Amino acid sequence: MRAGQFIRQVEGYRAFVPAPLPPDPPPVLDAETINLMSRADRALGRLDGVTSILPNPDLFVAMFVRQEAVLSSQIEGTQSTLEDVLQFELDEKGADLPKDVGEVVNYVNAMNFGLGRLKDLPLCLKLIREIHERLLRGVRGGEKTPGDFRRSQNWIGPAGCTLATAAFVPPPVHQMHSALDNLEKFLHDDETFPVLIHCALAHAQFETIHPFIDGNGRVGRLLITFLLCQREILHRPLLYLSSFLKANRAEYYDRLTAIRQSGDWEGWIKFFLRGVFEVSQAATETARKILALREEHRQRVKHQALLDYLFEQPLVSIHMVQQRLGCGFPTAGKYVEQFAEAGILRETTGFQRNRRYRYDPYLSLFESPDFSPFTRPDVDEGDAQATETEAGHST
Ligand SMILES: Nc1ncnc2c1ncn2[C@@H]1O[C@H](COP(=O)(O)OP(=O)(O)OP(=O)(O)O)[C@@H](O)[C@H]1O
Repeated sequence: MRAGQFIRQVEGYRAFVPAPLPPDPPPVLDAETINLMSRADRALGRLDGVTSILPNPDLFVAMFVRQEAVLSSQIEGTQSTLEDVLQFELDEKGADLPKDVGEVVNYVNAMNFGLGRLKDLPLCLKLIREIHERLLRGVRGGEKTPGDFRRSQNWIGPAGCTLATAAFVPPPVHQMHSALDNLEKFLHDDETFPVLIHCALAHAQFETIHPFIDGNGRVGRLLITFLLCQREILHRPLLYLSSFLKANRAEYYDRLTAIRQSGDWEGWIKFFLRGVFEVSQAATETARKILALREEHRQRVKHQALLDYLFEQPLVSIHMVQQRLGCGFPTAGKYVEQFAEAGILRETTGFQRNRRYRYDPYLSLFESPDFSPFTRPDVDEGDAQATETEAGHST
Protein backbone atom coordinates (compact mmCIF):
# COMPACT_ATOMS: atom_id res chain seq x y z
CA MET A 1 0.00 0.00 0.00
CA ARG A 2 1.03 3.57 -0.65
CA ALA A 3 1.45 4.63 3.00
CA GLY A 4 2.69 1.32 4.34
CA GLN A 5 1.49 -2.09 5.44
CA PHE A 6 -0.35 -3.68 8.33
CA ILE A 7 1.80 -6.64 9.32
CA ARG A 8 0.50 -9.40 11.58
CA GLN A 9 2.86 -10.12 14.47
CA VAL A 10 3.45 -13.52 16.06
CA GLU A 11 1.46 -12.35 19.09
CA GLY A 12 -1.58 -11.95 16.83
CA TYR A 13 -2.01 -8.17 16.58
CA ARG A 14 -1.39 -6.19 13.40
CA ALA A 15 1.18 -3.38 13.51
CA PHE A 16 1.47 -0.72 10.85
CA VAL A 17 4.85 -0.32 9.15
CA PRO A 18 4.95 2.96 7.23
CA ALA A 19 6.38 3.14 3.71
CA PRO A 20 9.37 5.50 3.42
CA LEU A 21 8.79 9.16 2.59
CA PRO A 22 8.27 10.67 0.08
CA PRO A 23 5.03 8.86 -0.76
CA ASP A 24 5.08 6.83 -3.96
CA PRO A 25 3.23 7.82 -6.08
CA PRO A 26 3.71 11.41 -4.85
CA PRO A 27 0.72 13.37 -3.52
CA VAL A 28 -1.53 14.78 -6.21
CA LEU A 29 -1.65 18.54 -5.85
CA ASP A 30 -5.01 19.32 -7.45
CA ALA A 31 -6.42 22.82 -7.98
CA GLU A 32 -8.02 22.86 -4.52
CA THR A 33 -4.73 21.94 -2.83
CA ILE A 34 -2.80 24.53 -4.78
CA ASN A 35 -5.33 27.18 -3.76
CA LEU A 36 -5.17 26.10 -0.12
CA MET A 37 -1.38 26.14 -0.25
CA SER A 38 -1.26 29.55 -1.79
CA ARG A 39 -3.69 30.93 0.84
CA ALA A 40 -1.70 29.32 3.64
CA ASP A 41 1.61 30.62 2.26
CA ARG A 42 0.25 34.13 1.99
CA ALA A 43 -1.17 34.02 5.50
CA LEU A 44 2.15 32.78 6.88
CA GLY A 45 3.95 35.55 5.03
CA ARG A 46 1.60 38.13 6.52
CA LEU A 47 2.21 36.71 9.97
CA ASP A 48 5.96 36.84 9.50
CA GLY A 49 5.62 40.38 8.12
CA VAL A 50 3.49 41.79 10.91
CA THR A 51 5.91 40.52 13.51
CA SER A 52 8.87 42.03 11.70
CA ILE A 53 7.36 45.52 11.96
CA LEU A 54 6.77 45.20 15.69
CA PRO A 55 9.20 47.36 17.63
CA ASN A 56 10.32 44.40 19.72
CA PRO A 57 8.92 41.14 18.32
CA ASP A 58 10.43 38.86 20.94
CA LEU A 59 8.11 40.33 23.53
CA PHE A 60 5.13 38.96 21.63
CA VAL A 61 6.58 35.59 20.78
CA ALA A 62 6.81 34.76 24.46
CA MET A 63 3.04 35.07 24.88
CA PHE A 64 2.30 32.98 21.82
CA VAL A 65 4.63 30.26 23.03
CA ARG A 66 3.02 30.22 26.46
CA GLN A 67 -0.46 30.14 25.00
CA GLU A 68 0.51 27.35 22.62
CA ALA A 69 1.96 25.37 25.47
CA VAL A 70 -1.26 25.67 27.45
CA LEU A 71 -3.34 24.58 24.46
CA SER A 72 -0.94 21.81 23.66
CA SER A 73 -1.18 20.27 27.08
CA GLN A 74 -4.96 20.76 27.05
CA ILE A 75 -5.20 18.47 24.05
CA GLU A 76 -5.13 15.65 26.54
CA GLY A 77 -7.58 17.38 28.85
CA THR A 78 -5.17 18.93 31.35
CA GLN A 79 -6.17 22.00 33.25
CA SER A 80 -3.57 24.77 33.11
CA THR A 81 -4.53 28.21 31.92
CA LEU A 82 -2.28 30.89 30.54
CA GLU A 83 -2.61 32.75 33.81
CA ASP A 84 -1.40 29.68 35.77
CA VAL A 85 1.76 29.63 33.71
CA LEU A 86 2.41 33.32 34.20
CA GLN A 87 1.71 32.91 37.91
CA PHE A 88 4.16 30.04 38.09
CA GLU A 89 6.86 32.12 36.45
CA LEU A 90 6.14 34.83 38.97
CA ASP A 91 6.33 32.62 42.01
CA GLU A 92 7.16 28.94 41.66
CA LYS A 93 5.63 28.23 45.05
CA GLY A 94 2.09 29.15 43.97
CA ALA A 95 0.02 26.79 46.13
CA ASP A 96 -3.17 26.50 44.10
CA LEU A 97 -1.62 25.93 40.72
CA PRO A 98 -2.73 22.86 38.78
CA LYS A 99 -0.10 20.13 38.84
CA ASP A 100 0.26 20.15 35.07
CA VAL A 101 1.62 23.68 34.95
CA GLY A 102 5.07 22.03 34.94
CA GLU A 103 4.15 20.39 31.68
CA VAL A 104 3.44 23.75 30.11
CA VAL A 105 6.63 25.26 31.46
CA ASN A 106 8.54 22.30 30.01
CA TYR A 107 6.93 22.89 26.65
CA VAL A 108 8.13 26.50 26.64
CA ASN A 109 11.62 25.37 27.67
CA ALA A 110 11.71 22.63 25.04
CA MET A 111 10.66 25.09 22.35
CA ASN A 112 13.33 27.61 23.31
CA PHE A 113 15.96 24.92 23.67
CA GLY A 114 15.14 23.46 20.23
CA LEU A 115 15.24 26.84 18.53
CA GLY A 116 18.63 27.54 20.10
CA ARG A 117 20.01 24.17 19.01
CA LEU A 118 18.78 24.67 15.44
CA LYS A 119 21.39 27.39 15.08
CA ASP A 120 24.16 24.77 15.03
CA LEU A 121 22.39 21.47 14.40
CA PRO A 122 19.98 20.49 11.60
CA LEU A 123 16.62 19.05 12.61
CA CYS A 124 17.61 15.41 13.20
CA LEU A 125 16.82 12.42 15.43
CA LYS A 126 19.38 13.51 18.03
CA LEU A 127 17.68 16.88 18.37
CA ILE A 128 14.24 15.27 18.50
CA ARG A 129 15.37 13.11 21.42
CA GLU A 130 16.90 16.09 23.21
CA ILE A 131 13.65 18.03 22.83
CA HIS A 132 11.65 15.07 24.12
CA GLU A 133 13.92 14.84 27.15
CA ARG A 134 13.20 18.44 28.07
CA LEU A 135 9.51 18.11 27.39
CA LEU A 136 8.95 15.18 29.71
CA ARG A 137 11.45 15.93 32.45
CA GLY A 138 9.57 15.49 35.75
CA VAL A 139 6.02 15.74 34.32
CA ARG A 140 3.22 13.56 32.89
CA GLY A 141 5.01 10.74 31.07
CA GLY A 142 8.26 11.70 32.84
CA GLU A 143 8.68 8.14 34.12
CA LYS A 144 8.50 6.96 30.53
CA THR A 145 12.13 7.28 29.45
CA PRO A 146 12.41 10.95 28.50
CA GLY A 147 14.84 11.39 25.61
CA ASP A 148 14.82 7.72 24.57
CA PHE A 149 13.06 6.13 21.68
CA ARG A 150 10.81 3.33 22.86
CA ARG A 151 12.20 -0.17 23.30
CA SER A 152 8.85 -1.92 23.31
CA GLN A 153 5.68 -2.00 21.29
CA ASN A 154 3.15 0.76 22.02
CA TRP A 155 -0.40 1.24 20.83
CA ILE A 156 -3.09 3.91 20.53
CA GLY A 157 -6.76 3.55 21.31
CA PRO A 158 -9.57 4.23 23.78
CA ALA A 159 -8.57 4.20 27.46
CA GLY A 160 -8.11 0.64 28.69
CA CYS A 161 -7.73 -0.94 25.27
CA THR A 162 -5.10 -3.59 24.64
CA LEU A 163 -2.76 -4.36 21.77
CA ALA A 164 -5.46 -6.63 20.37
CA THR A 165 -8.22 -3.99 20.55
CA ALA A 166 -6.12 -0.86 19.83
CA ALA A 167 -7.23 1.65 17.20
CA PHE A 168 -3.71 1.71 15.88
CA VAL A 169 -0.46 -0.15 16.55
CA PRO A 170 2.66 1.73 15.38
CA PRO A 171 5.62 -0.14 13.89
CA PRO A 172 7.51 -2.70 16.00
CA VAL A 173 10.80 -1.41 17.39
CA HIS A 174 13.04 -2.74 14.63
CA GLN A 175 10.94 -1.23 11.83
CA MET A 176 10.47 1.91 13.91
CA HIS A 177 14.22 2.57 13.70
CA SER A 178 14.29 2.14 9.90
CA ALA A 179 11.27 4.44 9.60
CA LEU A 180 12.99 7.03 11.80
CA ASP A 181 16.16 6.90 9.70
CA ASN A 182 14.07 7.50 6.62
CA LEU A 183 12.20 10.35 8.33
CA GLU A 184 15.51 11.99 9.27
CA LYS A 185 16.64 11.90 5.64
CA PHE A 186 13.31 13.33 4.61
CA LEU A 187 13.62 16.18 7.12
CA HIS A 188 16.87 17.18 5.41
CA ASP A 189 15.31 17.12 1.94
CA ASP A 190 14.30 20.70 1.27
CA GLU A 191 13.87 20.32 -2.48
CA THR A 192 11.25 17.71 -3.28
CA PHE A 193 8.17 19.48 -1.86
CA PRO A 194 6.98 22.99 -1.11
CA VAL A 195 7.69 23.59 2.54
CA LEU A 196 4.14 23.32 3.85
CA ILE A 197 3.59 19.98 2.14
CA HIS A 198 6.93 18.88 3.56
CA CYS A 199 5.76 19.81 7.09
CA ALA A 200 2.42 18.03 6.61
CA LEU A 201 4.10 14.81 5.47
CA ALA A 202 6.74 14.91 8.23
CA HIS A 203 4.20 15.51 11.02
CA ALA A 204 1.89 12.69 9.95
CA GLN A 205 4.75 10.25 9.48
CA PHE A 206 6.13 11.11 12.90
CA GLU A 207 2.75 10.43 14.53
CA THR A 208 2.48 7.14 12.65
CA ILE A 209 5.93 6.04 13.79
CA HIS A 210 5.03 7.09 17.36
CA PRO A 211 8.65 6.61 18.47
CA PHE A 212 8.21 7.56 22.12
CA ILE A 213 6.17 5.96 24.87
CA ASP A 214 4.56 9.33 25.57
CA GLY A 215 4.78 12.88 24.25
CA ASN A 216 4.52 12.01 20.55
CA GLY A 217 1.80 14.57 19.95
CA ARG A 218 3.72 17.39 21.63
CA VAL A 219 6.99 16.60 19.85
CA GLY A 220 5.20 16.14 16.51
CA ARG A 221 3.60 19.58 16.78
CA LEU A 222 6.90 21.21 17.71
CA LEU A 223 8.45 19.61 14.63
CA ILE A 224 6.22 21.75 12.41
CA THR A 225 7.32 25.00 14.01
CA PHE A 226 10.97 23.97 13.97
CA LEU A 227 10.82 23.06 10.28
CA LEU A 228 9.31 26.43 9.41
CA CYS A 229 11.95 28.29 11.40
CA GLN A 230 14.80 26.20 10.03
CA ARG A 231 13.67 26.85 6.47
CA GLU A 232 13.35 30.56 7.34
CA ILE A 233 9.70 30.67 6.34
CA LEU A 234 9.15 32.17 9.75
CA HIS A 235 11.84 34.22 11.40
CA ARG A 236 10.29 33.63 14.77
CA PRO A 237 8.36 30.64 16.14
CA LEU A 238 4.90 32.07 15.57
CA LEU A 239 2.86 29.26 14.09
CA TYR A 240 1.22 26.84 16.47
CA LEU A 241 -1.41 24.43 15.27
CA SER A 242 -2.56 23.15 18.65
CA SER A 243 -5.69 25.28 18.80
CA PHE A 244 -6.76 24.10 15.36
CA LEU A 245 -5.93 20.46 16.07
CA LYS A 246 -7.70 20.62 19.40
CA ALA A 247 -10.86 22.14 17.93
CA ASN A 248 -10.82 19.62 15.08
CA ARG A 249 -9.51 16.69 17.03
CA ALA A 250 -11.91 14.09 15.63
CA GLU A 251 -11.08 15.05 12.06
CA TYR A 252 -7.37 15.26 12.89
CA TYR A 253 -7.28 11.66 14.12
CA ASP A 254 -9.49 10.49 11.25
CA ARG A 255 -7.19 12.10 8.68
CA LEU A 256 -4.14 10.42 10.19
CA THR A 257 -6.00 7.12 10.15
CA ALA A 258 -7.05 7.59 6.51
CA ILE A 259 -3.41 7.93 5.45
CA ARG A 260 -2.67 4.49 6.79
CA GLN A 261 -5.90 2.80 5.81
CA SER A 262 -6.33 4.16 2.32
CA GLY A 263 -3.11 6.02 1.54
CA ASP A 264 -5.03 9.31 1.62
CA TRP A 265 -2.13 11.74 1.90
CA GLU A 266 -4.07 14.28 -0.16
CA GLY A 267 -6.93 14.59 2.38
CA TRP A 268 -4.45 15.06 5.21
CA ILE A 269 -2.50 17.71 3.28
CA LYS A 270 -5.66 19.73 2.63
CA PHE A 271 -6.67 19.56 6.28
CA PHE A 272 -3.18 20.63 7.34
CA LEU A 273 -3.10 23.57 4.91
CA ARG A 274 -6.49 24.72 6.14
CA GLY A 275 -5.08 24.67 9.67
CA VAL A 276 -2.00 26.69 8.72
CA PHE A 277 -4.17 29.30 7.03
CA GLU A 278 -6.65 29.66 9.89
CA VAL A 279 -4.02 29.71 12.61
CA SER A 280 -1.85 32.22 10.74
CA GLN A 281 -4.81 34.51 10.16
CA ALA A 282 -5.76 34.45 13.83
CA ALA A 283 -2.18 35.02 15.01
CA THR A 284 -1.76 37.94 12.60
CA GLU A 285 -4.95 39.50 13.89
CA THR A 286 -3.77 39.16 17.49
CA ALA A 287 -0.37 40.65 16.62
CA ARG A 288 -2.13 43.63 15.03
CA LYS A 289 -4.31 44.14 18.09
CA ILE A 290 -1.25 43.99 20.34
CA LEU A 291 0.44 46.58 18.18
CA ALA A 292 -2.58 48.87 18.39
CA LEU A 293 -2.84 48.39 22.14
CA ARG A 294 0.80 49.24 22.58
CA GLU A 295 0.44 52.44 20.60
CA GLU A 296 -2.61 53.44 22.60
CA HIS A 297 -0.89 52.81 25.94
CA ARG A 298 2.28 54.56 24.90
CA GLN A 299 0.25 57.76 24.80
CA ARG A 300 -1.06 57.21 28.33
CA VAL A 301 2.16 56.63 30.29
CA LYS A 302 5.64 58.08 30.39
CA HIS A 303 7.69 55.05 31.37
CA GLN A 304 8.05 53.14 28.08
CA ALA A 305 10.52 50.58 29.45
CA LEU A 306 7.96 49.43 31.99
CA LEU A 307 5.33 49.20 29.28
CA ASP A 308 7.66 47.05 27.17
CA TYR A 309 8.30 44.82 30.14
CA LEU A 310 4.57 44.27 30.65
CA PHE A 311 4.20 42.89 27.14
CA GLU A 312 6.72 40.28 28.09
CA GLN A 313 5.52 39.70 31.64
CA PRO A 314 1.93 40.84 32.17
CA LEU A 315 1.77 39.76 35.83
CA VAL A 316 4.24 41.68 37.96
CA SER A 317 5.14 42.63 41.49
CA ILE A 318 6.86 45.87 42.48
CA HIS A 319 9.95 43.85 43.30
CA MET A 320 10.05 42.49 39.72
CA VAL A 321 9.69 45.97 38.28
CA GLN A 322 12.47 47.21 40.54
CA GLN A 323 14.77 44.43 39.32
CA ARG A 324 13.93 44.89 35.70
CA LEU A 325 14.28 48.69 35.67
CA GLY A 326 17.24 48.72 38.02
CA CYS A 327 15.67 51.41 40.20
CA GLY A 328 14.83 51.68 43.90
CA PHE A 329 11.75 49.99 45.38
CA PRO A 330 9.86 53.27 46.05
CA THR A 331 10.48 54.45 42.49
CA ALA A 332 9.25 51.13 41.08
CA GLY A 333 6.17 51.42 43.32
CA LYS A 334 5.51 54.92 42.02
CA TYR A 335 5.67 53.81 38.38
CA VAL A 336 3.38 50.87 39.04
CA GLU A 337 0.91 53.18 40.77
CA GLN A 338 0.95 55.51 37.77
CA PHE A 339 0.18 52.57 35.50
CA ALA A 340 -2.67 51.52 37.77
CA GLU A 341 -4.11 55.05 37.69
CA ALA A 342 -3.88 55.03 33.90
CA GLY A 343 -6.02 51.87 33.83
CA ILE A 344 -3.18 49.73 32.51
CA LEU A 345 -2.38 47.67 35.61
CA ARG A 346 -4.82 46.27 38.15
CA GLU A 347 -3.84 45.16 41.65
CA THR A 348 -5.06 41.58 42.20
CA THR A 349 -4.26 40.60 45.80
CA GLY A 350 -5.96 43.27 47.92
CA PHE A 351 -2.94 43.03 50.30
CA GLN A 352 -0.87 45.89 51.61
CA ARG A 353 2.36 43.99 51.03
CA ASN A 354 3.53 41.64 48.27
CA ARG A 355 1.06 43.14 45.87
CA ARG A 356 0.64 41.69 42.40
CA TYR A 357 -0.47 43.56 39.31
CA ARG A 358 -2.07 42.35 36.12
CA TYR A 359 -1.95 43.93 32.67
CA ASP A 360 -5.63 43.21 31.94
CA PRO A 361 -6.08 44.78 28.49
CA TYR A 362 -3.16 42.77 27.11
CA LEU A 363 -4.08 39.44 28.70
CA SER A 364 -7.66 39.78 27.54
CA LEU A 365 -6.44 39.70 23.93
CA PHE A 366 -5.14 36.19 24.53
CA GLU A 367 -8.28 35.18 26.39
CA SER A 368 -10.68 36.42 23.74
CA PRO A 369 -12.34 33.90 21.42
CA ASP A 370 -10.60 35.65 18.51
CA PHE A 371 -7.30 34.27 19.70
CA SER A 372 -8.43 30.64 19.28
CA PRO A 373 -11.39 31.03 16.96
CA PHE A 374 -11.62 27.39 15.94
CA THR A 375 -13.83 25.86 18.57
CA ARG A 376 -17.02 24.79 16.92
CA PRO A 377 -20.19 23.67 18.64
CA ASP A 378 -20.06 20.30 16.88
CA VAL A 379 -16.52 19.45 17.93
CA ASP A 380 -16.31 19.57 21.66
CA GLU A 381 -14.89 17.30 24.33
CA GLY A 382 -17.88 14.96 24.20
CA ASP A 383 -17.80 14.69 20.46
CA ALA A 384 -14.23 13.57 20.43
CA GLN A 385 -15.17 10.56 22.54
CA ALA A 386 -15.53 8.26 19.58
CA THR A 387 -12.02 8.84 18.37
CA GLU A 388 -10.25 10.04 21.48
CA THR A 389 -7.15 8.00 21.97
CA GLU A 390 -4.71 7.18 24.65
CA ALA A 391 -1.29 5.79 24.07
CA GLY A 392 -0.36 2.55 25.82
CA HIS A 393 2.72 0.42 25.88
CA SER A 394 3.63 -3.11 26.73
CA THR A 395 5.82 -3.79 29.71
N1 LIG B 1 -5.66 7.27 15.47
C1 LIG B 1 -4.47 7.88 15.47
N2 LIG B 1 -3.59 7.66 14.53
C2 LIG B 1 -2.38 8.25 14.54
N3 LIG B 1 -1.96 9.12 15.41
C3 LIG B 1 -2.81 9.39 16.36
C4 LIG B 1 -4.10 8.79 16.44
N4 LIG B 1 -4.68 9.26 17.51
C5 LIG B 1 -3.79 10.10 18.06
N5 LIG B 1 -2.69 10.19 17.37
C6 LIG B 1 -1.51 11.02 17.59
O1 LIG B 1 -0.98 10.68 18.84
C7 LIG B 1 -0.80 11.85 19.62
C8 LIG B 1 -0.89 11.47 21.08
O2 LIG B 1 0.26 10.69 21.38
P1 LIG B 1 0.96 10.78 22.82
O3 LIG B 1 -0.06 10.49 23.86
O4 LIG B 1 2.21 10.01 22.79
O5 LIG B 1 1.34 12.34 22.79
P2 LIG B 1 1.19 13.45 23.91
O6 LIG B 1 2.06 14.57 23.51
O7 LIG B 1 1.41 12.82 25.24
O8 LIG B 1 -0.35 13.83 23.80
P3 LIG B 1 -1.13 15.05 23.12
O9 LIG B 1 -0.84 15.07 21.67
O10 LIG B 1 -2.55 14.65 23.36
O11 LIG B 1 -0.69 16.28 23.85
C9 LIG B 1 -1.88 12.79 19.10
O12 LIG B 1 -1.56 14.15 19.31
C10 LIG B 1 -1.90 12.48 17.63
O13 LIG B 1 -0.91 13.21 16.93
